[in-house]
Amino acid sequence: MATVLDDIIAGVRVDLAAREEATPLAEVKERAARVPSALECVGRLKLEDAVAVIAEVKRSSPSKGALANIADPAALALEYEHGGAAAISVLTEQRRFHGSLADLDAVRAKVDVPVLRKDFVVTPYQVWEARAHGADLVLLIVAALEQTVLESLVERVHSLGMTALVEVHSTEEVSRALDAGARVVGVNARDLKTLEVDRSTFARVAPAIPDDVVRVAESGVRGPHDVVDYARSGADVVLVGEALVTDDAPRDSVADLVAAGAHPRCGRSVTDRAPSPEPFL
Ligand SMILES: O=C(O)c1ccccc1NCC(=O)[C@H](O)[C@H](O)COP(=O)(O)O
Repeated sequence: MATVLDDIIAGVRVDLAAREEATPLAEVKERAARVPSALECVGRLKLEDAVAVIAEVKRSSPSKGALANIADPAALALEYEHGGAAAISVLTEQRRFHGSLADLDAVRAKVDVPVLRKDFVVTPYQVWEARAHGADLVLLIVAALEQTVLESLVERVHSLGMTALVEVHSTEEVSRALDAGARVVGVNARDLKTLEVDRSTFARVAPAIPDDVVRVAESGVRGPHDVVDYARSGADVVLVGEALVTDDAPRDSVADLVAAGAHPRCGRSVTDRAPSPEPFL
């Protein structure tokens, strides 16, 4: 039986075929050659003693439907940046998330921090597109890709100067991500088959990610307490969408998440994961 992820990717492939028809790869490559080089990301995401926040521009989702009417994604991204976000994630998938490459262009033109193309990337064409539209990071989902394809896409992302954020859901997928050359690994708490969020996934999977790799906790952050929990489980980065796009004061909310991640009691360590008896706030 087809999963939600299979359905999403089927739609992505149809839309991709239309874009490939309209804009041949050679043109995309020409555009990619004209945009400024991608920003270095690993150092910006793996901070000495704080958790970095990637703030997401997300209009809609398969799990929740419409989330926010984001008329000006660049303005929202700038609020995130002013709140202290280390990077901005832009969902470019159209059918289920109502995003676009135009959103990526708008955000890229407005902010100075790295920008992630968050989509269901299955071909090199989409990686070239990401670069042509100014992305610094590209999401690659292990569960969506055969190992040889994953390896070639990671290699393509890195060869274009960008950084692959390789998404996993299990320790087995961590091995695949590392074998493919990932330097940034995201553990998504949202099961892409059932869409259920289980925040404990990160604590189970993160110990399989080596210290020199950036560990990203994706999905399910409701507020500062979740940042602290993810930090205690060893997260270097949290990626937050819904909680920020549904908030009236996204700049302040990002600042609160950043402050929570900088809190000395976070005690980030994958080997020291016992929950603290003290409440955070
Ligand atoms: O958000 C969904 O419903 C979803 C469904 C299927 C595939 C991917 C999905 N989301 C992409 C993401 O990974 C999240 O947008 C991101 O991690 C932020 O999550 P959240 O803070 O829970 O909005």
